[in-house]
Amino acid sequence: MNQSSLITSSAFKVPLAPWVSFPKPQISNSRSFELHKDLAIECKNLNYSITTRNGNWKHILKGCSFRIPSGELWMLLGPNASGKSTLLKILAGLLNPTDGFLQVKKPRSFVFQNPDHQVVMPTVKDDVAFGLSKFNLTRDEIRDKVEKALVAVGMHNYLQRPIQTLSGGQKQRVAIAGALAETCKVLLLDELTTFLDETDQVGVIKAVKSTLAASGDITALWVTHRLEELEYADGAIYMEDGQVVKCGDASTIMDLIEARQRAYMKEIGSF
Ligand SMILES: Nc1ncnc2c1ncn2[C@@H]1O[C@H](COP(=O)(O)OP(=O)(O)OP(=O)(O)O)[C@@H](O)[C@H]1O
Repeated sequence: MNQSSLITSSAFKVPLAPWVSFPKPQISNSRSFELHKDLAIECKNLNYSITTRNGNWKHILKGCSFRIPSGELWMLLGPNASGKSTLLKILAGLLNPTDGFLQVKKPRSFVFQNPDHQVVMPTVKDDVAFGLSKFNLTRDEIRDKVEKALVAVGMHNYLQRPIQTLSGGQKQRVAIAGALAETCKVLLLDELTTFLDETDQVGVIKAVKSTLAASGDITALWVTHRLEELEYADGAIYMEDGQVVKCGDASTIMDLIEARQRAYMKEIGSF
């Protein structure tokens, strides 16, 4: 099937926070193109600009280009304000690029940094089933999808558990299960481990890794500040000041970031 003809899915359960509603870009000539079958995401010269309150342009993403192969876990790194979240929201379809070329396999799902913004139903099974209501499925079909999604993230023993009794990492896994239940092909994960302790952090990464390995064709892009998470990645993208500085295998990106850190320390030391 033509990738672009696949149905778009949205796993959002709550109105978007006001800060997500950026001003509409004034130019919109973003074009789509045929995505190669081995790729899940492809961007070419993607730009995103906004008009500020005083009427000036602010260029947030500047000519971003990269490709992410299907079935892999990629990480998106960069200093604060380098444009990672903006790029992720564009890939999720939450924001429109100002111009450039973009293709993302669908359905795609965005999982928020704070699971309390996404996991809102009273029990685990209700929460994972929430997004399925729009699909006209029977009760048995819904139960089957919910169980399979919870197995994928290692939460199948928690079906009846009240949400408020879960840890942060368990809630993150329930949020991911909700996306998987909707058979998403691309998972866009925004700093999932920020609020987690080390055990939950590793648990969530491993759940994503094993889900990808079992499915073969689900792809994940994971925004993180934590360098130690790179060891789980198949590839990574490093951004600075709205630009993709480098993309490639995780060790290449690790070397680049360490070189940046050494240069920074040297600069600080010279004061
Ligand atoms: N609606 C907006 N209005 C003005 N500036 C914005 C808006 N949205 C994003 N920006 C700016 O764009 C830049 C990139 O923001 P973004 O949140 O994408 O960065 P980030 O790399 O995800 O940062 P962090 O790591 O701190 O979360 C920042 O300078 C931010 O202030």
